[in-house]
Amino acid sequence: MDAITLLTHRQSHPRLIEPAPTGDALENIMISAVRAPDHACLAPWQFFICEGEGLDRLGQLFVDSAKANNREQKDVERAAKLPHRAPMVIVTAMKYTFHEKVPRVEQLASAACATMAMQMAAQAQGFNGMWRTGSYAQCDIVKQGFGLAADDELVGFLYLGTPQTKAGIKPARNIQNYFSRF
Ligand SMILES: Cc1cc2nc3c(=O)[nH]c(=O)nc-3n(C[C@H](O)[C@H](O)[C@H](O)COP(=O)(O)O)c2cc1C
Repeated sequence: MDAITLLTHRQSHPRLIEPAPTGDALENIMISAVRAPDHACLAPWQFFICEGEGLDRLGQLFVDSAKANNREQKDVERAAKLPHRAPMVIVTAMKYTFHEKVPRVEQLASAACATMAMQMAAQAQGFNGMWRTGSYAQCDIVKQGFGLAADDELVGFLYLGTPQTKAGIKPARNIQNYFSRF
């Protein structure tokens, strides 16, 4: 798939099954992430690849978070299963570093670009994904589970795998609504 076709037609896929990207395909995803635009070369990110027991560990963090936040029992039970909606989840963390010229928002933007780059690299190689967050991404228990500091941020849980079904084609947005000459 050429780059323009990918960028103009990309869409996420929530139903993801085995196989997850491995070998060169996974390495391309990782290389794409660290190729993200990055003001002052801070590399303000860290990525955690979860598969198998890693997905169980991620689920346990969600369970701990749900319990600590007094969520209903059904939410606690669901929490353990959430990461297993795909064979792989790559967690993107923004690791904040103070820099005079690079405010926090730019470091967050860089980590977000890296996450999209990974999803695009996956899709370009016949896989797909779904970028998810939810309340668990904002929870200190989950952040601490990845060794993050208070200033760091969980930017996303990128679910990756092979699309289970052929996705319906999403209608294109009207570009005139979002662009104007200035
Ligand atoms: C930062 C961020 C967080 C997101 N979190 C969720 C989420 O928790 N759950 C969800 O269903 N979609 C979430 N989405 C949206 C999906 O990843 C996806 O973009 C959306 O369903 C639209 O589909 P599309 O990517 O095919 O346009 C999030 C997107 C972004 C950029």
